[in-house]
Order: sequence, then C-alpha cells, then structure tokens
Amino acid sequence: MTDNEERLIELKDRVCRSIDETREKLHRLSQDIWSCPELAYQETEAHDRLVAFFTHEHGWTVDSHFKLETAFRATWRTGGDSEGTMNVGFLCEYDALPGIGHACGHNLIAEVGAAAAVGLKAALEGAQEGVPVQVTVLGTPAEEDVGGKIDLLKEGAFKGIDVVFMAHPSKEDATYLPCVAEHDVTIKYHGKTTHASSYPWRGVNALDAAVLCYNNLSVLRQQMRPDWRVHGIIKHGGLKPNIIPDYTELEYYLRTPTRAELPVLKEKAERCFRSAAVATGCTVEVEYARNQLDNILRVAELERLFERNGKTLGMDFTTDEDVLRNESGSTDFGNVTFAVPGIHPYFYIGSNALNHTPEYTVAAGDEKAQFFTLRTAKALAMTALDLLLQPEAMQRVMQEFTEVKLKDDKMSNGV
Ligand SMILES: NCCCC[C@H](NC(=O)CCN)C(=O)O
Repeated sequence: MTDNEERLIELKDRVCRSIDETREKLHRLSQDIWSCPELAYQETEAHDRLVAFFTHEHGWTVDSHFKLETAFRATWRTGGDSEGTMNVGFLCEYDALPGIGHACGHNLIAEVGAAAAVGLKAALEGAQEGVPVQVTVLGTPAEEDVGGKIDLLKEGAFKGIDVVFMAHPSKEDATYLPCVAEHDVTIKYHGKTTHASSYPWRGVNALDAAVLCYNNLSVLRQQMRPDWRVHGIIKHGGLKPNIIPDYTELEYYLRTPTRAELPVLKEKAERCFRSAAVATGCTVEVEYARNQLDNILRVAELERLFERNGKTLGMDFTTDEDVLRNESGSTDFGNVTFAVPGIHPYFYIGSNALNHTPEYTVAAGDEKAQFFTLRTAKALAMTALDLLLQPEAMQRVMQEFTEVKLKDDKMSNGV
C-alpha cells in the first residue's frame, strides 16, 4: 500500500470520527428544521438555524442571505496558494411541502450537507501535509418549487466550485435515480359569466375549458413516450354553481428524461391547452415558470467512488432495475450538473414510506433516520477525499464530465 493510500484511509477514518463526534449538534439541527416546516423561498427559520450552526463552528466564513433571501454560503479553506486549491461544494436543501411538512426529508438533506462539510474540514485541518482545498456549503432553497439552485446559478453562486455533492432521502440506497427535466406551466381560461340556469347560453364557460384541457392532456398520454410525464391540478374551477365560471386556472408539470425532449412535449401539450379554448370560446393564457429544471447529467466515476465508499460503511445500493429506470422525479440539482460535475445519490432512512406522504414526514423526523443520514454524509466526504488525494480520479471526472456535456449538446442541437 502506498503512503498516499495509507493517508487516504487515515483521513477517511478522521472524517467518520469527526462526524460521529458532531452527531448531537447535527441531529438538533435536523430536528429544528423538521419541526418548523417552511415552504419554498420562505425558509427563514431554517436559513437562520443553518447560518447559526456554521457561525458557531469555528473557522467558517458565513454569508447569510446569500444572493437569495433564504440562501446562505459557508466557506472554509486550508492555507496554501489558491492556484492549486480544489473547491468542493456541499448543498443543503430545507424547504418543506404544503400541507405535509418535510415529506421529502429536506431536513435530512441539510444535515447531510452540513455533516459532510464539517467532517471533511475536521479531517483536513488536522492533516500533517496540507491539502489545498476550499469547502463550500451552499444553502439552496425552494427545490420543490421553481428551484433556488437555478436562481443561484444565474447569480454566479457556483462559480469556482470544482465538484458538488448532495444526497436525498428515499426508500432505498441508490447511487442514482432518474432525475428528469421538468417545467411548471399555468393555464388560465377567461370566459363570460351569466346565470347558469336562467340563460346559460349567454355565458362562456371557463370551467368547460379547464375540463376539456384536463381531458385533452389525459388522452395525450396515449401518444406520449412511456417515460414522459404530464400531471396537474385544477387550481381554480369557479365560485358558485349558478354562476358560469369566467375564470379557471390549472397548474401542470411537464416532464421528459432529457431537456432536449421537453420542447417536443410542450408543443403537444400546448395544443391541448389552446384547443380547449377554441372549443368553448374562451381566451387562454399559458405561463411557464421562470425556471425549467434540467435532467441530471451523470458522471459515472463519481457514482463509482461514492458507491465504493458507501459499501465500506454498509450501504446496500438497490439493483432493482424497475426502480433504477422508472421511479423518476426532478430536481434543480440537474441544472447544477450542467455547470459543475456532481452527484445526487439517494439514501434509505430506516423506513419503507414513500416520499411526499405523511408517513415519510414522520420517518424524516424519526431518530432512526440519523444513522443512515450520517452514514451518507460520511460517504460523500470520503468521496471528496478520493478526489482531493487522487488527482487522477479528478482528471477522470473532468474528462467524463466534458464528454457527457458534449453528448448532451449534440442531442440538444439535434446533431
Ligand atoms: N417545479 C417543480 C419541481 C418539483 C420537484 C420535485 N422534486 C422531488 O420530488 C425530488 C425530491 N424533492 C418533483 O420531482 O416533483
């Protein structure tokens, strides 16, 4: 075994020990976020709690309200010249869902990011031979909405970060799950009110348009690729049965495995929106969210390193092809992966509950989740050490990142 390999093992042990030594503070952090669920862009308490956490940990430079009201940044760097310094990013999410609190376990995402960063710092600050590194923690709000990471990308918050890590609670350990491109769209129909019984023929029914729109999209599914998704709600359907609705509103999510396919689905969906207006005589407004979520650009080398570290800690990564191929969601982390190589693995938290259910909310606040959460943080920090101490591994990551980006560019440009 080479000296470097021995050094890597020692530093990985340090990471695990330091995370274990910080487990009480980390658990309190996670519990405080979990017990005060806040919606996208309204995560003020979570922001303040995380800022306080890093402020009280020595050595961090903390920027509160970093480019966004509820985003933050905490940085720590070893000495040495900035030239050779690798900047390793860890992301924290902390937004909850309406009505069901932390049903996606974002309190645990925050804990993983904080734990991995604290663990990596503790391991490196005591290292005899300096490893030039900057550890950057970014608090990224509103993943469940239009994506705070995308806003932060636009504001340059990821500039200078060489590799980025986060992890997401799930019902199993997975180095990767399909994370697809997604865009929110709001459809508004305008009609004309009249008495629904006395002279309905004099009205223009916006609810009819909404129902036709819903049905148009429901039949579109038969002509969609099986891995595309169209799903939504009628947010406003009218005021009273005897008033022909003159305004209705629907919100839909349109999803395709790659960002290149999304325009194709949008064109088909828009025909559904507009034909409902034609059929009823309504006018229609189609409004897309300011941010489109991109699919995750995968870097297999990062996944391989993470899986190897996770297995040494006992993580049991699923091999269920149905899960690995079909159980997809979206995340604004996808947009980050087109700017910075990164991984977004999933981790078991001691429950078989499904994300976005009240049962998952309970599981995300359960003490039982702590072991699995810290184990994942250790695996992330260990993977960062692989890159820091093995430049050839980082070179492989960058080479692969360049290749997959080129391949995506060609697909997006129809080349
Ligand atoms: N613009 C809507 C984004 C919805 C993102 C959401 N993400 C997840 O559920 C992943 C875990 N948070 C989704 O896929 O619906």
